[in-house]
Amino acid sequence: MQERLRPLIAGNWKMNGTSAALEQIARLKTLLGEAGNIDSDVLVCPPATLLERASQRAQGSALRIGGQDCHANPSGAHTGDVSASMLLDAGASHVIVGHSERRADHGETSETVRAKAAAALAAGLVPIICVGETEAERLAGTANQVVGEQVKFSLPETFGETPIIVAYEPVWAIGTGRTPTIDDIAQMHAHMRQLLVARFGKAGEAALLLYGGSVKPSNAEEILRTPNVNGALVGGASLLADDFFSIIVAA
Ligand SMILES: O=C(CO)COP(=O)(O)O
Repeated sequence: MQERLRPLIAGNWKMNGTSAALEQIARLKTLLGEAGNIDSDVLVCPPATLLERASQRAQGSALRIGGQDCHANPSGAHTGDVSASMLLDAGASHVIVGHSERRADHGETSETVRAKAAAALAAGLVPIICVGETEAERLAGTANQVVGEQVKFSLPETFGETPIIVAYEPVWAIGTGRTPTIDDIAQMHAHMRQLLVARFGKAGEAALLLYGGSVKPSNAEEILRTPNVNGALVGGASLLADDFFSIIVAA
């Protein structure tokens, strides 16, 4: 395990993009090439239909490609699902698991998410494990407890040599243009760090804690400067390469 991992700026395209969107991958590759030294790792998670072509387009650059979800089983009778090894085979290095949209739309529990993260690790992918409270939970004052339990139950027992990556995405900040205060982000990330260090020791100290939810070129610098924020998981603002690149530069 490396002592210090580079920050990670990850884009989640969600269910957006057909072939034409591959131009954004090409544009991002150009921007990254022109910029030269970038201090962060950069990842784009396109829909599964674009994954293989996106990874071909990204070749020869530092840009990495990831999946948005994977099944907990390595193969079998799971119509419509994609396994971690299929993502790897298509060129992915990472996979998002436990996004709140999947927890809400597909009834995924933290136990499901943990199984998916374990499947990703077994296949050789780096899981990005998402957690975050709803607005009602924040208003009720239970955000710490909810996120603490998600962290506790969504993470596998061991990550081996693979970096631990947890993305804190308050559900109410996703796609709304609203973000927590910097103090609230700092507080939650410190809370998660404490839990990870208590459980994983040095690997917890080195874990990458990403913030996600309405990250934009205009707020990225301030958010990314917050203690214990080691990167961002960006939705809407990752769809256009130029916007996403502004966030990468802010990091
Ligand atoms: O859900 C997100 C990334 O996974 C965040 O989405 P937005 O950046 O569009 O708020």
